[in-house]
Amino acid sequence: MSSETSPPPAETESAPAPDLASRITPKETEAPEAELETDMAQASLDGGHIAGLGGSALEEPEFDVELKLSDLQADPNNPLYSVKAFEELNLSPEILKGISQLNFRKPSKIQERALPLLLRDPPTNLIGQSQSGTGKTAAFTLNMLSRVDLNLKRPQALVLAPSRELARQIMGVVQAMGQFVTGLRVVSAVPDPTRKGPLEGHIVVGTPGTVMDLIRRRMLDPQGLKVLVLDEADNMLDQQGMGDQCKRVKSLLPRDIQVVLFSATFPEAVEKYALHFAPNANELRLKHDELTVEGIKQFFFDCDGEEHKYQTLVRFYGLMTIASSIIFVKRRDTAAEIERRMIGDGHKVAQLTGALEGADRDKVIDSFRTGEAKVLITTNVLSRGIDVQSVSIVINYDIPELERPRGAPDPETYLHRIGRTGRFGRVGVAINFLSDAASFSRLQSITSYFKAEITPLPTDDWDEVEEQVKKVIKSSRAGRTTQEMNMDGSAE
Ligand SMILES: Nc1ncnc2c1ncn2[C@@H]1O[C@H](COP(=O)(O)OP(=O)(O)OP(=O)(O)O)[C@@H](O)[C@H]1O
Repeated sequence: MSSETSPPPAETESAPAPDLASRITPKETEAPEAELETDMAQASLDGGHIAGLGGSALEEPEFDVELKLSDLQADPNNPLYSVKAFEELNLSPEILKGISQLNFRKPSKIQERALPLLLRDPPTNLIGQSQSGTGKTAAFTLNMLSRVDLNLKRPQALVLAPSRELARQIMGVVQAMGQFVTGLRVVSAVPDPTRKGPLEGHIVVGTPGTVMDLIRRRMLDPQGLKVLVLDEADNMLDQQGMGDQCKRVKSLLPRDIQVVLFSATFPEAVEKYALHFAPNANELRLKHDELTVEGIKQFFFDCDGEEHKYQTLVRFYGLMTIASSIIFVKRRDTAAEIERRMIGDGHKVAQLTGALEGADRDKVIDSFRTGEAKVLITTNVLSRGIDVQSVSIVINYDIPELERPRGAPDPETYLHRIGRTGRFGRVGVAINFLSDAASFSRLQSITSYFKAEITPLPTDDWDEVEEQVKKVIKSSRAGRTTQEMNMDGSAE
């Protein structure tokens, strides 16, 4: 099965998305069942602005850089801000030990707000939105770890993710956070031709097609499931994408299951499906102009056609020594072609698309995570969720566009793609490559939708390009906060 993501439903330039926060009233439910009465309460997330994390912060001496994450977490306007400690969130000592082992000092805003709603009994559904790289995975993972009963030897929590790579990554996070929970078993449900026998584990993480298949073949017992999480939920519920598969999976699960939906984006067209899928959910939502991560500086190159675009790309890579970077293209054949040409031009690059076999995909992503491969060329298959902290540059070689209406701008995919850098308070650079009027207007409508600032880079003054980019990422070290993670979420 190919787990390549498909774009969310159309949003056109002429129909600007309405202000999400004004339409959604956050609520908390006290009801014993998801379908029952709700009690209105304020639970919305504030917008996130990374104060003091512009390029200028990077000019500061190293000891100032070292203070950065704790500064960000002390700023009420920042998505990483919290008032509580993990110790105040009602987690078991084993789970707290896992958190501390990962070097997480304080929860982020989404973690602090989502966890009390998720952990409340009787369980209630949740729709949670927060900017890319703000720790949604830990939020739903801590809920699952808290809810599984290790005495019961059957699957109790299921996470569905849109790609094999993301499912493997989430599994790695659950294992890392649950490393002190004695006896915990986490299993993956992604295509695996070597799989024999039923899936035996407390927590299952997989892609919807494979999960469906395993349930049908009675290799996955759904009857003991208490929690269902859809990561990248807007993408998963998209009717042009995996919406039907997810609905079918849910129809096979216990009716009173706690449904948890997380994403950085919830476009209007998917919203009614989300509410239908997670009835009476508590909601933590953001406005679309609060979604951009300010640590990510956005640029564009205005090129003269496709060949100039490629020449600009290789010129750029000739200029910069970059920690790790991802180049997003629209089509699989473009990914293969650019890989071939860049290798021919002396660059070390790898590509990953849905055209590869599962085992080969695993090899490529693993070598990217370890830093062995530093430049990854890919399609939208990796646009969401992938967390590799060393990524300091994201390139949109093709500006994201929708399938329907064909060629319309795709702001959600744009946001997810650029969100592969600038994770959890880090800084990063997103560079868009334009080749014609259509790509120009697509980018323009995306940036105005998010009210994002975007800066042109010259294609004929490489000193200037270098200076502009280095202002943001002075070195690979500058892209990091000192709260070095000893986990990269990889599935090893
Ligand atoms: N409380 C915390 N303290 C420090 N680091 C954290 C904390 N929570 C999460 N992180 C780290 O932040 C990074 C981003 O987290 P995560 O991948 O869960 O983001 P996300 O919100 O799911 O992003 P996306 O929308 O792109 O999927 C990870 O490397 C994770 O280890």
